[in-house]
Amino acid sequence: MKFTKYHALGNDYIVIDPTDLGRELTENEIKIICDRHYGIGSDGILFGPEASATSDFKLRIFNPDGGEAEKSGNGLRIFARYLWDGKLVNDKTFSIETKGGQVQAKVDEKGRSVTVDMGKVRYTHGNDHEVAIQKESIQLDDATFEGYRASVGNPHFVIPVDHLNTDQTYAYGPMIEHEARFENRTNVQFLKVIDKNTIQIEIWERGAGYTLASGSSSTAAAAVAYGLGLCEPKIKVNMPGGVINIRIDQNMLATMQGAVCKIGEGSIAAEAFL
Ligand SMILES: N[C@@H](CCC[C@H](N)C(=O)O)C(=O)O
Repeated sequence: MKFTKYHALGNDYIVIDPTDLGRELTENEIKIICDRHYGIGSDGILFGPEASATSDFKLRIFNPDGGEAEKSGNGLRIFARYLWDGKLVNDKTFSIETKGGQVQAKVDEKGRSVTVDMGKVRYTHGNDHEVAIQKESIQLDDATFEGYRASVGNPHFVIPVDHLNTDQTYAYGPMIEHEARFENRTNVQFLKVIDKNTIQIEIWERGAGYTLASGSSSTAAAAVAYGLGLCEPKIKVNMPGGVINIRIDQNMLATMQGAVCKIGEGSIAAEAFL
């Protein structure tokens, strides 16, 4: 099975081209490919390009647990770079269909920087359009967290804190991801506001666990900081893996820019799946 691997600030993805594979991936294959011991290892799989009736390309995104995500910011930026590497796009803007809506993407700086218009950020996990930002309290066995829902197609729960702590992310991220109120589970971000144009986040991704960076998490956390009046529309998001730049317009449409790096390509032996 042919693959190409990239990372966006340490958030690593494997691209599998459906044309090369000639069929769907099974859940077991997804889990093995993403496994860091039994497979290649990644925070997810980008299955594309597929033909789209509405956009230039279609992308499907899989988490390492075998589930399908509606959207991935870094996944989209990496996929845009993959298309650019394959000369399927140039330096002009193009569109990509995802389960979580259509986005526009543009590759710059000889492939090293990719900008994606992520679509509208909403302060809900549902389909209702105009929902005001709303505080929710989550009571766990030994801790209580107050946070805010946001969605850019995939669900996020953003928790403002005074201090970030990686141990806290590992300890409570999975509990909040699986908290009963979240019908489709949730991605989790702990958010520290640094100043009006800078935030820092720790991320626990649905179906993937602790990650060094996340594009949709950056967008959701920036939108919550903005919605609470703590930040201006142009926000630099610091994560353990690096920085993503987010801009939110007056209609809550978010644009995300950051670095992408190609790691390499190869093929996975059939016996890895036995
Ligand atoms: N790394 C991603 C998010 C990937 C999808 C996420 N795990 C989910 O299930 O929604 C990003 O950069 O946005």
